[in-house]
Amino acid sequence: MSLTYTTERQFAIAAVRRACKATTAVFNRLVKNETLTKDDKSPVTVGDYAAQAVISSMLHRAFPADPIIGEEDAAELRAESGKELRERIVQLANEALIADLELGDVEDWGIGPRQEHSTESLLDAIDKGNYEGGRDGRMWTIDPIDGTKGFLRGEQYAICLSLIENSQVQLGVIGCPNLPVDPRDPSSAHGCIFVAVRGHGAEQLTISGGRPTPLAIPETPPSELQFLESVEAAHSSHSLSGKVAEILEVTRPPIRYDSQAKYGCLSRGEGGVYIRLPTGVGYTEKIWDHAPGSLLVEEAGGIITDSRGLPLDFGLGRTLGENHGVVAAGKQTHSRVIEALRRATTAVDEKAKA
Ligand SMILES: Nc1ncnc2c1ncn2[C@@H]1O[C@H](COP(=O)(O)O)[C@@H](OP(=O)(O)O)[C@H]1O
Ligand SMILES: [Mg+2]
Ligand SMILES: [Mg+2]
Ligand SMILES: [Mg+2]
Repeated sequence: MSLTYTTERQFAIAAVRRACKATTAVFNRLVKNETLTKDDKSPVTVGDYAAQAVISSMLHRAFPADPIIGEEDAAELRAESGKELRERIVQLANEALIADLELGDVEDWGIGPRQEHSTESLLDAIDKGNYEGGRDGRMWTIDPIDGTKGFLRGEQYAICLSLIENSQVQLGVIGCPNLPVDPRDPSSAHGCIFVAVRGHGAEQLTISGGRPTPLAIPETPPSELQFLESVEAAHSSHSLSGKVAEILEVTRPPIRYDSQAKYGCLSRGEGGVYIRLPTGVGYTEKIWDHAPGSLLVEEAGGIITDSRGLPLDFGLGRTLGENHGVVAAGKQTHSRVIEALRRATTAVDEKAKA
């Protein structure tokens, strides 16, 4: 029987919940009230840095020997010109860290009312995310705000944490503060946490950690499929996914959400397919954008591969290597989509040759 990762699971849920407090505070104070304009990139940066500071400093206390692959680093904050931003982040991260202990929290993780962190220790925590990754050993990935564009628009975004051992994702937690708990009722309470442990299934919790609901991807007939894809056309080719949809005779429109909320939705039965297709040469997918979501899909009974049908490799370092996109779905749908993609790309290649 595979390991249950009980402590790591409890920790990861607690860390993601605290980080959600920080990003929600950033949104309510800075973005919603337009204290900073939406063109200003600082609200994103404040949220990203504060959330990474929260998770990374908790990780450092809980599992001091584990390396961390985090999206952000503190170079900009350490510069003289970063003083104002730095002070804001320290305040926001500390507010989230010193909030009262809740169910599942452990004071030794550096949280609770008596745990104010110094500026230096928070900057160091952010920079602990600089691990280069690789094939062997145990490591965590942090995407402190995934879907920053969605965060700014007040739409979907996610706080993502995973534990990888010897290139295999073992634990994934994704916090989605703006996602309705009930997919059939958009007016239901917002805020979900998705949790998966390899060999032990996937579940959805409320943002306060309650109401665990097991997740399974149903087989969806083509007439009911809806592609889950990026809002941003720069992140995934909408035109190629449109061709694939045509081949599969999918008539329903795509569901476009930012962030790994898409993986959560797929795992609870929405849409039936996650599709992400490269928009050009040069971009390499980052492991923190897919590690927790990939395990969630697998533990909900689905398959996740690149667009050729090959497994994603989390042992190559901070990226997934050469970009062949991502396709995730229930087993039957997955093979249909890969076949349709092969036909769509062959047609594109032949047109280019003609
Ligand atoms: N050209 C590109 N192709 C694919 N993904 C890209 C990209 N440029 C940025 N991204 C990634 O897309 C993520 C968001 O995915 P999605 O479009 O599904 O919401 C971003 O995460 P961050 O928002 O954490 O930076 C970023 O890492
Ligand atoms: Mg991301
Ligand atoms: Mg991010
Ligand atoms: Mg980013």
